[in-house]
Amino acid sequence: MHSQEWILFPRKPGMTRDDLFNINAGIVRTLCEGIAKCCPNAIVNLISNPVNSTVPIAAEVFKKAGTYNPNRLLGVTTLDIVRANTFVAEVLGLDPQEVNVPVVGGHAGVTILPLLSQVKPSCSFTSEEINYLTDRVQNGGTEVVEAKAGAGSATLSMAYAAAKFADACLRGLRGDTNIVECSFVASQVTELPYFATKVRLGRGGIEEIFPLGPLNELERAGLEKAKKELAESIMKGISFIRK
Ligand SMILES: NC(=O)c1ccc[n+]([C@@H]2O[C@H](COP(=O)([O-])OP(=O)(O)OC[C@H]3O[C@@H](n4cnc5c(N)ncnc54)[C@H](O)[C@@H]3O)[C@@H](O)[C@H]2O)c1
Ligand SMILES: O=C(O)C[C@H](O)C(=O)O
Repeated sequence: MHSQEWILFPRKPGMTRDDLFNINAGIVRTLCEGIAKCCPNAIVNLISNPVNSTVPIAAEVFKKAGTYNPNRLLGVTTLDIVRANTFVAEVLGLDPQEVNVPVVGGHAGVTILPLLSQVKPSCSFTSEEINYLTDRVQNGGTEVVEAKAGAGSATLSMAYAAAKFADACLRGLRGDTNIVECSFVASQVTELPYFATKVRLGRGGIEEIFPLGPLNELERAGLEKAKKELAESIMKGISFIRK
């Protein structure tokens, strides 16, 4: 067995998702070169971390190969929404299936921005609840990494989120209407080239990218923090291929 086949690329306690960049960037590049050659029209759901950099890496590889279609490249952030729905439902005493929390930005720390002012069904939270929920959603992955104590990161919930997102893409492809999920995609919603917001999925992949909607003061401050970190992670991914 070659050494690279032993590479494990989820994180361990003390690591950030960005610490996976050096191992995973090259793997994602190689896999995307294969996609460009073998299935250039595929709708690519990219879940490998750091998603905030691997999606730009994939886009650059596809651009080089001449197969890039921004509507068919989607970073999977569904686990953040699954977590947000769960934690918010706990606070509200509801079933998570009845709750819908938009989570925008990206998929790491402060870039994970739950929009608690836009929760459906509409509700309000105390400032303690807002701090607790924001922190729990932003650090949900780290909570699991620490609990697994070296045995990797979230697996079952990741599989659930991946299946949920892939199913939504397939329903869109089939022509089902009103399939809306949050995803990290090429976007003009902010000044950044990639950003996660709600997108409508259809036969062509992404058919519509929704704006952020009204944000409160706290969310606007969270957005600024998120954009700062996202800009660096996106540029790191782009430079990895363009260097
Ligand atoms: N976006 C999310 O919500 C989310 C959630 C959980 C995990 N993740 C990420 O998903 C990735 C995988 O996590 P995991 O827990 O499944 O890891 P894992 O170690 O269980 O699985 C990794 C797999 O990649 C394979 N692999 C290793 N090197 C390879 C290479 N060079 N080419 C092709 N395949 C290779 C391994 O054989 C293994 O099957 C990590 O980057 C992790 O951070 C993302
Ligand atoms: O946190 C991780 O490293 C894995 C994944 O991104 C998660 O959110 O669980």
